[in-house]
Amino acid sequence: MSCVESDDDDEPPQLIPAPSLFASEDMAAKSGDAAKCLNDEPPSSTREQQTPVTLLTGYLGAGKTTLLNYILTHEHNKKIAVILNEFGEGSAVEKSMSIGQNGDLYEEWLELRNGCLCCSVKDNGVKAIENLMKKRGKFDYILLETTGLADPGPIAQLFWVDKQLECQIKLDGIITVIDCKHAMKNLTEKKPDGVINEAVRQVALADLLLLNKCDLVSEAERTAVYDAVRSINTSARLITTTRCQVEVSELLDLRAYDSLNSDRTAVFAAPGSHIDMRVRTVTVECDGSVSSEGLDSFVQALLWEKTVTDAEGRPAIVYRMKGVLSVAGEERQVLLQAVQELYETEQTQPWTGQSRHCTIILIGEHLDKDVLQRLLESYLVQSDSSAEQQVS
Ligand SMILES: Nc1nc2c(ncn2[C@@H]2O[C@H](COP(=O)(O)OP(=O)(O)OP(=O)(O)O)[C@@H](O)[C@H]2O)c(=O)[nH]1
Ligand SMILES: [Zn+2]
Repeated sequence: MSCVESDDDDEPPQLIPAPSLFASEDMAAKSGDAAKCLNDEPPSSTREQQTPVTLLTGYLGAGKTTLLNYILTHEHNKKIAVILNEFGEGSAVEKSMSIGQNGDLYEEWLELRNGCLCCSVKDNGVKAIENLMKKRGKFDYILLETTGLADPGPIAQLFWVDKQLECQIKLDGIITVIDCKHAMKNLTEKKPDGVINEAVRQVALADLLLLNKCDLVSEAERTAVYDAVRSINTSARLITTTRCQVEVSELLDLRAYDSLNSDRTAVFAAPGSHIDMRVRTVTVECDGSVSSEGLDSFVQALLWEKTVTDAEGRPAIVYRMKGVLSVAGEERQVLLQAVQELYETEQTQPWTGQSRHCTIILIGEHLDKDVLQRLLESYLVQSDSSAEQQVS
């Protein structure tokens, strides 16, 4: 790996010690051990010290690089590091990594053997990020553009799984850029083996959807794309754009994995779309509290044991799950986050001034709302003394 860099007369970057809170128990849950923990709320400084990373995804030519350039050239008061995961004809092994600082770009070339970050992410991707982190003093945000054909799931998981990275980096969210001109074709393209295509996965995992290239389509076409996209993901925020022009504040610091309480994670009404996208969003809700063991069972049956099926007996496949739950005996709200089979729970703010309830949003295949609702309700605790402790 070579590094083209200007002279470095800055103070050497200060590496921040790994917060033990994240490095220990929490990781056991994420790495798939049959263990889970309810974390105490991390000190706010811990989260503040972590560099946010935003994944930019979207089908080939949707406008990811346009978005990247747009962000880099607009006012954001941030020093942004960029990882590009692009490859062109004949240079499939080259990846460029740039660090934008005061308008300067430093470049570093990474060799990814198979030219795809999501496939080689454990080896080279981690090295790339670690290398970036050595320059930590130089930036305070990371943007990662994935290839158009990448499934963002494994890449998002990287930022959860790697212990060394975990302490320094936090996943801020996934932005999916949609090419309105070609979206319907991309989203409905049938894969020979019947698997869900990448375009659908990218929409499913999005925290923010940019319906881009609106200048190229009629209103009717745009509405059709909107309906198709919303029939997959009703939980992501959605903005229509031309050349990805949108306030930078709408793009960065989404905190999609931090909290469910802002309007950014509201559930939007699903359109009465006539297209069956197979992948869809289901929300289950109930009043009261579930037991801690019940929450474990619910999540593990879904994600690991795959024992939850739809009416036709097909196992539910979860791409993304997030929720806020009331767990019996816990004073604080419990935030649940999952990407594919990895999940974590974390205690957030106390239940004050609102009645205890559980809300879980799931995006995936073969999700039967009634089955999931009944399953969640089966873990409700009948008389929860902690429910009475709520402050009104
Ligand atoms: N008309 C129009 N063109 C756009 C818009 N956004 C991007 N483009 C153009 O679309 C082309 C592809 O944009 P990129 O930003 O390179 O797309 P990408 O997603 O990074 O593409 P890959 O990395 O190759 O997958 C470029 O020529 C852009 O200038 C838009 O809103 N309207
Ligand atoms: Zn690009």
